[in-house]
Amino acid sequence: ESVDQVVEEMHKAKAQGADVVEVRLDCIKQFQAHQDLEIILKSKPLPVIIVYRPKCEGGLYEGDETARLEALRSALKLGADYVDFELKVAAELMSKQNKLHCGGTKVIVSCFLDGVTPSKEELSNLATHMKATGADIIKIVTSASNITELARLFHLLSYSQMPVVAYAVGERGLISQLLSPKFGSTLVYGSIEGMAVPGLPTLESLRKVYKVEHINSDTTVFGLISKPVGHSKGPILHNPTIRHMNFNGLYVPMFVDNLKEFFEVYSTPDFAGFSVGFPYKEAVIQFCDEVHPLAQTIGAVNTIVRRPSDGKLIGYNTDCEASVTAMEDALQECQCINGEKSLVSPLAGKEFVLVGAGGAGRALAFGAKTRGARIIIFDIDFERAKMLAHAVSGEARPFGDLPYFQPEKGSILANATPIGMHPNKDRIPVSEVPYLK
Ligand SMILES: O=C1C[C@@](O)(C(=O)O)C[C@@H](O)[C@@H]1O
Repeated sequence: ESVDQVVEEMHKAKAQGADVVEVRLDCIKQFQAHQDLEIILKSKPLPVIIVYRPKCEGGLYEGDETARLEALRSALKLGADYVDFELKVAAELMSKQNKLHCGGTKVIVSCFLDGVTPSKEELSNLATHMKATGADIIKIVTSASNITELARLFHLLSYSQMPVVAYAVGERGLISQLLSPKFGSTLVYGSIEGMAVPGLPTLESLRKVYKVEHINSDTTVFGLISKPVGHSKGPILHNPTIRHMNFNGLYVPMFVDNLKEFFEVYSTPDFAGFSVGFPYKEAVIQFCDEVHPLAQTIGAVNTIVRRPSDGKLIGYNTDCEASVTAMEDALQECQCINGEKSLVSPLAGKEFVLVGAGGAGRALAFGAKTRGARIIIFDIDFERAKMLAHAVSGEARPFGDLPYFQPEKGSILANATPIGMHPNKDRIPVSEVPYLK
């Protein structure tokens, strides 16, 4: 909001790993164009993009248009590395004075589109129109309402003959930003710590989790299909593992609204595999070409591999073994006698109270059954609880009875509901845990 703050934040951006920093003049209070720009450009620790967004283009500037353009011209004269002109203004300036440039400054011509991302053809026409302004770089930002729209932006990036930045903002648009270097984007925008910008990833996540500097056209993409998806720890788990294996791959959160449309659009070998999260673990089976027998028995898939030889999607269930062995390890640690582990599963004969009979719950129930546990199932949908209970020779109870349920000593409670998911991490499906008393 002040020039001093701009200077301070530019240094922070550099320390946090930015290559270039964007300065929004419209955010500076009592902005004095020439004087303030001189200070900013003299003290810049990094190349600077100067932006002065008017209200009608989503910025904060409400004043006179001549003064705004004068300020942008000053930025050009004072040697800003990049100046960002909105398409409308750029086109007008071009028609009047036949040039946007000054000195070595590069001009970014930008365009923000609300609503549905335009078709490939419309985007291509728009890019041609933007290029005609004499821009060095064109920047198109949309607000995607569906992850499938992003493929049009990837297409634009891949086929562009000039430097382009193209991405969609928001949870559904996130992968367009993370994957844009794969398709040739010139810049990836991230927000610096303490200054979250709605719709943008943090600079820290770009550098530390996704390491965007290593992404190139050969990068293989893996993703988590879920809705919501932002809560997942998958990216911070899988990306370091992929790098550790020296594999050129990336794991990204994919906010999916419609499975059918998703698989139709993301069908190339570049998208080599998927994790499947809430609420799609059961529904996704119909989109797999082959399903592993365990996943078939459970009726849920949480991992899909695109077979390189023929591109077919093969569905697996890793939840079952993973969750059951995790519980066994924890119980074994408590029960270890003289440092020796018993060969019998600590779940054998135990009362196993499962809350939630969806995709995750099904894997847990089948896993517990293979270890000889006695399974009791609660679900808000009693019919669903009964069906699963039948499949694992367990017992279904009405969800309303859960608060009154008297567990036996050593009983295990498994929560396979979305209750307790981010942001309400403290919540559990029972009002209090009598087991702990
Ligand atoms: O249940 C989970 C968690 C998960 O959905 C996630 O949110 O990261 C990913 C799934 O593959 C896994 O089975």
